[in-house]
Amino acid sequence: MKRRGNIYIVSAPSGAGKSTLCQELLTVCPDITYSISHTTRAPRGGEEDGRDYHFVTREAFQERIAKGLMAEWAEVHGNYYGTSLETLEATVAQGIDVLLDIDVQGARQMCEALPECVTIFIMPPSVDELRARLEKRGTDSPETIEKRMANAVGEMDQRDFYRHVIVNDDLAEAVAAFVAVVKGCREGVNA
Ligand SMILES: Nc1nc2c(ncn2[C@@H]2O[C@H](COP(=O)(O)OP(=O)(O)O)[C@@H](O)[C@H]2O)c(=O)[nH]1
Ligand SMILES: Nc1ncnc2c1ncn2[C@@H]1O[C@H](COP(=O)(O)OP(=O)(O)O)[C@@H](O)[C@H]1O
Repeated sequence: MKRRGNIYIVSAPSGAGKSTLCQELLTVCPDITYSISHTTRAPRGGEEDGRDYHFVTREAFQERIAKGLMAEWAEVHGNYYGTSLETLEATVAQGIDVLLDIDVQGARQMCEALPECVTIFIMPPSVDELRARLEKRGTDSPETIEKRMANAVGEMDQRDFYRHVIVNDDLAEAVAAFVAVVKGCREGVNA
C-alpha cells in the first residue's frame, strides 16, 4: 500500500511569523505541498487568489460547508477559513506531505479526525513584539490589529495542545527548529 503523506499543522497568533516560517520551510523542503485555504477575508495587497488563499464570498463558503466539502473550518477574526477535504485527501493519498497554516479550532478538528497529524505552535518572543510585527507588516488597519491582538492571548493559551512549540525570536533559529521537526518526523524520530 502506498505511504500516505504526513500532515503538518502550524498555528500561531497573527503576526508571530507563521507565514514567514512556512515559506522558509517550503524552500528547504520543496516536496511539501502548502494547503491553500478558502477564506471570506478580503485579499491583502500582494496576495493572489489561488496562491495565498481561495478568496470566496460568505455564501459560497457556507455552501461548501453544507455540501460537506471542508475537512475543517472555523470563523477567525470575523471571517470564515477552511481546508478543502478533496484537495487534502487527494494530496496525502499520493504520498505527498502537506503543510496546513490553520487556527487552533481547525487544528483540533483535524486532530480529532486524524490523530497522526503533526502539530506545531509558533510563539512570538513577547506580546509587545507581536504587536510591533503586526504594525511593521503594514497590511492591517488599526482595528484589525486590535482584533488580532485581542485574540492572541486566548490562542497562545492553547499551545499545550500542540506536540511542538517553537519561539520565533531569531528567524534563522526558528527556521532551523521547524525544519528539524519535519525532518525528525520523516525519519520517524518525533513522529
Ligand atoms: N481553521 C482554519 N484556520 C485558517 C485557515 N487558513 C488560515 N487560517 C487561520 O486564520 C487566521 C488568520 O489568517 P490570516 O487572515 O491569513 O492572517 P495572519 O495570521 O495575520 O497572517 C490564522 O490563524 C490562520 O492560521 C483554514 O483553512 N482553516
Ligand atoms: N523572527 C522574526 N523577527 C523579526 N520579524 C519577523 C520574524 N518573523 C517574522 N517577522 C516579520 O513579522 C511580520 C509578521 O510575520 P508573518 O509571517 O506575516 O506572520 P503571521 O503569518 O504569523 O501572521 C512580517 O513583517 C515578518 O516579516
